[in-house]
Amino acid sequence: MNNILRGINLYLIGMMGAGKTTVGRLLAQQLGYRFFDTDALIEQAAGGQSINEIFATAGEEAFREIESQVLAELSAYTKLAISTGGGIVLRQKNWSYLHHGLIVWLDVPVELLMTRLAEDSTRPLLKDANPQKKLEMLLEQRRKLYAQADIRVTADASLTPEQVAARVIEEIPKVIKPEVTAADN
Ligand SMILES: Nc1ncnc2c1ncn2[C@@H]1O[C@H](COP(=O)(O)OP(=O)(O)O)[C@@H](O)[C@H]1O
Ligand SMILES: O=C(O)C1=C[C@@H](OP(=O)(O)O)[C@@H](O)[C@H](O)C1
Ligand SMILES: [Mg+2]
Repeated sequence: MNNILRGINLYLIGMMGAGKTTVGRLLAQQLGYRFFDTDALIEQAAGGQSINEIFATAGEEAFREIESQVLAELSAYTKLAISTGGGIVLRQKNWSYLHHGLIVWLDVPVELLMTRLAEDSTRPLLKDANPQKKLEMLLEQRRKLYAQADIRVTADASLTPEQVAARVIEEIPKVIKPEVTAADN
């Protein structure tokens, strides 16, 4: 697989709760890549404030600005599996960085996202009277953007994070041509 991937970064995109953080870590282990999560780096850059605190004190625009900076910095490196936050796709500028690598969309139905996030209080955008409707609305706004990924893996409730990671790995050779070596000519 590393022969095929040749150090190209993997960027996981998709909705909150899709499993980007969980599956990204597994992919890094399996590929011998380093793992980074943009949200964790944003929290570090904000002096250890949580995502909730950053949204509450600085606001979403300030969060998006740090998110773009973190993504730009990561994209200077190779051999990384990068789990992004669900809203990374919103800024056009971020796409120039995402396209440094292979973009993987974890596509998960809203009902399943809801079950996974029902007890979660770490997503400021879901502090809403009707979180399911909010997720539906966000997906509506973002679906076309997520669909620009190189690889789409659709995951239902039957797939474990390990199985989702395996699906991603299966898809990689379909979108990357193996290197043509001198011996092949
Ligand atoms: N394939 C899966 N099956 C069951 N639970 C999952 C799966 N993927 C992620 N989860 C759980 O769903 C929640 C959200 O996952 P997370 O990786 O944080 O998603 P994201 O980073 O896309 O928001 C976590 O509690 C995680 O353990
Ligand atoms: O969808 C979004 O706009 C967001 C998703 C979150 O990350 P996850 O997708 O990892 O939950 C986090 O970046 C922030 O709460 C905003
Ligand atoms: Mg995450």
